Amino acid sequence: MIALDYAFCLKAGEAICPQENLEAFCSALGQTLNSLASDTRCQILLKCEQNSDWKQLAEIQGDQYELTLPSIEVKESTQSLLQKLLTADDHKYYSDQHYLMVPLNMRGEILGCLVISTNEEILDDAHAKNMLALLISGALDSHLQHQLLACEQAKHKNTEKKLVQEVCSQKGLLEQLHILHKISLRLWHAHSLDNMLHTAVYECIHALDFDRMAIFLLNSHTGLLRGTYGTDINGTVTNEQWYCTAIHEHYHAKTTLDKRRHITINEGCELYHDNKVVGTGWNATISLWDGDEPIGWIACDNLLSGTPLKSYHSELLKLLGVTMSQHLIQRRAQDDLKALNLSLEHRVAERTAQLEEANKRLNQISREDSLTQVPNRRMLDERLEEEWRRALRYQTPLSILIVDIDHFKQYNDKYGHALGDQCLTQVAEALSQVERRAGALLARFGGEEFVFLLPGSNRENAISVANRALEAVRKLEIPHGDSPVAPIVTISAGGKTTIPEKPNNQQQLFIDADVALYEAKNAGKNQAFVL
Ligand SMILES: Nc1nc2c(ncn2[C@@H]2O[C@H](COP(=O)(O)OP(=O)(O)OP(=O)(O)O)[C@@H](O)[C@H]2O)c(=O)[nH]1
Repeated sequence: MIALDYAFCLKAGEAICPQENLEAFCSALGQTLNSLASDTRCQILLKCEQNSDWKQLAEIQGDQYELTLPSIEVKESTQSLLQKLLTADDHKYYSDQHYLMVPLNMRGEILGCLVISTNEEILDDAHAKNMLALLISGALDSHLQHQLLACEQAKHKNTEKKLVQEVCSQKGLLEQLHILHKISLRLWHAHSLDNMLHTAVYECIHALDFDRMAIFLLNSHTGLLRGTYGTDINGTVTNEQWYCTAIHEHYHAKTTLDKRRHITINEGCELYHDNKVVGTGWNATISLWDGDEPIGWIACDNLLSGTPLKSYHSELLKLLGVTMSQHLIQRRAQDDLKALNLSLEHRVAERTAQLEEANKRLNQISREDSLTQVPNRRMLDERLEEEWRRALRYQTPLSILIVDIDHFKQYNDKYGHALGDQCLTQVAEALSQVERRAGALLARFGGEEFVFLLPGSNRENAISVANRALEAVRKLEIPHGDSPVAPIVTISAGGKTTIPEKPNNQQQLFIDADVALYEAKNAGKNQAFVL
């Protein structure tokens, strides 16, 4: 028989009270019960807060105990006994021949129940039961409070640790973003795309939280991925423009493209350089986009220092991708504009040159005789005006010679107009070779008449030119069967030399030269006369 009396309670109380640990508490209770009766079984049950189910917290048999919270359901028969306990008037305890159920009250509420089952008769000592319930409730309450406190403290510590980590991470990210912003400003000032890519790799590996970086650009027409700048295994920036691969051969690029993901990060993977494994660590591939169109990739890793991947890396690398994308888009637009401007400038220059050439030609044509290709009267008038002014200013001599083919009407009549044209062309060519001094000009004056303009030329020189002209035409030996002068085509020349005394009086020069020509014709043609 269990003497569940005051003495038992004292003994149990001694065992229980100093214990805060549930296991020690169970052990002490088991030993106490075992010392009273060997087949005693004891359960500590707890009532669920959510529903009215009961769960077993611990089972004690002899000096053995087992903590079973929270999985073990309480048998249905026990559940109904417990229900009786709850509905009992005094809520204090329930007992029958083999069970003693002592409610565990805590702060006025039934929190659990101690169930002692034995084959022995349990003495019905109300005072002892109450005392036992009080002791166990107190111990359990203290234990639970202690556990709760420990749990809360652990939670608090955990939260505090997380908070510190979060603050550190945020601080790290802020610092890195600040650096990224500075790098971005430097990229704006790059003088070319190539310079920008080099600057990006150099600045990022020196200032951001990773060791190596490489930038690849995609040619959307060929689908090929080309290297730009990267980092070797010593952390030196290298030119990797030789690198070219198809997208499908580039695993990371393909992954980001297929999944339209901006970034992939792999930890504990093999790290490569020049297609060879050079270590292990984390690496990341960040895709660069122009809207929906992929334009390139950035790869980075921690090969050199092994710096662990931080919680902010993903955010930092994403922003690096966005920053680089913006710079590439802007740079490409600038380069396209530059190329367009260059091509426009080139086309404008080409057109201008064509126009100048056309104008030059037009100018030439408008001042050239179409049949003989020597300067025409318009050109002669312009040049004579210029030379008249110069001769007037410097008071230098100026001569003109009017040359006329003798009996050209007869020539036309005999040989026809076409041969007449041919004769005119031959004569013009021969005359144009006669005087090569600077400023001298031979022009077709009209019909079968030509004029020599001879700036700086005195009368003697004019006579010399006239005689040479006569000789040059004779030398052509163009047959002229109907000429009473000679059997060949001949010319007559009349000239005038003057030093101008007043402006715009060049017309007088022609009048005088014409008089001289008339003299030459009158004197029998094939000769020259200079006034
Ligand atoms: N084939 C050809 N004949 C021309 C051209 N221009 C003028 N003539 C001819 O040149 C001839 C000039 O004749 P005239 O003024 O009578 O002079 P000429 O017969 O040379 O007699 P003189 O001057 O006194 O020796 C005319 O028959 C014109 O038709 C031309 O461009 N081509």
